[in-house]
Amino acid sequence: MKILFVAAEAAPIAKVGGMGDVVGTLTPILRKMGHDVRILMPYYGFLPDKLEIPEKSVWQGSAMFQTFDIFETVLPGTDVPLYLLGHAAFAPRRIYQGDDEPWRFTFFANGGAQFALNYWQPNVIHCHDWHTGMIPVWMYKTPEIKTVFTIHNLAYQGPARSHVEEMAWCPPYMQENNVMAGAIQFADCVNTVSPTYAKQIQTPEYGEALDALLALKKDKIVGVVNGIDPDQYNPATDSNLDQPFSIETLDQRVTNKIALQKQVGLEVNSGAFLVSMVTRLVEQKGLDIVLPILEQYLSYTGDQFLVLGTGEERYETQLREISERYPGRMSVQLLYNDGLSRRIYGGSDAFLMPSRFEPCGISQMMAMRYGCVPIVRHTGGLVDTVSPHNPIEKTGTGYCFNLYESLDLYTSLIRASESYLYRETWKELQIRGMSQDFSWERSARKYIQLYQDILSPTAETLPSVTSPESK
Ligand SMILES: Nc1ncnc2c1ncn2[C@@H]1O[C@H](COP(=O)(O)OP(=O)(O)O[C@H]2O[C@H](CO)[C@@H](O)[C@H](O)[C@H]2O)[C@@H](O)[C@H]1O
Repeated sequence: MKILFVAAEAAPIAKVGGMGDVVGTLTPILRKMGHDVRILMPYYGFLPDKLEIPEKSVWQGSAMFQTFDIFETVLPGTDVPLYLLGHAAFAPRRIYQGDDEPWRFTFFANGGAQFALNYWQPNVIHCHDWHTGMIPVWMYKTPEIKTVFTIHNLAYQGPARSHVEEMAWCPPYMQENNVMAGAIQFADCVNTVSPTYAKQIQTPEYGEALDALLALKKDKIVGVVNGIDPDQYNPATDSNLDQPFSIETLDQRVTNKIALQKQVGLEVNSGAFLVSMVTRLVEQKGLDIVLPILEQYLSYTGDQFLVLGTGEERYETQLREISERYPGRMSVQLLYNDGLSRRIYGGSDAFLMPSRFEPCGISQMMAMRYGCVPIVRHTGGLVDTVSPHNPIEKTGTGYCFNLYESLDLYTSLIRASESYLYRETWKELQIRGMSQDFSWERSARKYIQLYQDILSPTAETLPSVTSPESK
């Protein structure tokens, strides 16, 4: 099959969060499985620092009364052909943010549709999040090209239909009120990145006002859990760690904890329970239930707390203020740094992920792979990837709480902190986490099945798209 991934991010060269991980990791695996998979991404201003890009474009197209250039290169470390859509709108050294976001990504999606129609025609366009959400709408009348739309973040839904109409051609059959809704209506298949979240978004609590539409389209909505690349994220070979380790040499892991404490300005104390977060500092990630109890937690225990992240100013400010009151006990690193994130996974005792909602979550899998025990709110993909620790039956991989409330979170933190004193049990818990199979192969096979289903639908798998006009 010929599959074109169209996305705003692709790790390792353009990544803000988990969507970049998925695009950068799933594509080489699908190629290994024998499919011609390629990526189309914007040509951001910072990309020449990260990879070789030929000066000459391979194709020139036009969209929304603008011309754009397509440059062809390869995603570093893989054999995946990478096409970069070059236009002045993407020249700034940023992926997101800026008032022009609705325009530049609508333009990118339009360019993507033109690219697939006129330059490299795939069997399936695999679109990611609202930035590419108009592609399924525009491709609806092109039955030879099918579309899969993956929801990584339902909360960001893109411009309203009326706004799209001012910028681009908006087909009369698109009746939904924004780009995300249009994509859900017209993609041949919609998937989220875990089975639990796929069900949750069909309810008012998690549907971000699209639950009714999602419930209506439930026959074409599936959940495919994300994975991580076990070779790329391997504590035994990761050069970011001071002391690489494996299950067999887990006792050596403490060297990384000490090095991490030194690096981020925490008291060097191998016995202190060190809880970390690596996250985008946004509402989704549960800062609203962490901040109210953080001071009590630090004053009632001798534990340490570390945050690596960037995002909303209100969270950055509050975290910084609390950390100033707890020097040596709490450290806040307001930056994006892949190497440091791995040192945190490889050196902290526990990884906190109290998400309000979580489509899948990749960080908790990375944490487990590196022997860092997750403490999670049991929602979405965190249900599918972390199981509650039961010290008597010796099962489970982490600490889980259910309510999106500070008190429930606090109880979990204290339970984890106290359990840490029982080192042998803790070590068993770490080993169970490290032994989980989070590799992409199983999920990649599910994606292949999903592409095949929409290319040759049987009565059972036929997408139940209903629209005023038939295809
Ligand atoms: N400051 C920082 N420095 C270094 N690295 C940082 C960082 N902040 C975040 N990261 C990294 O970004 C990634 C975060 O991925 P997640 O899947 O956990 O969440 P995200 O909400 O971004 O993804 C969304 O898309 C993914 C992919 O589908 C879903 O798993 C998820 O549920 C959904 O919210 C991890 O690789 C993490 O290490």
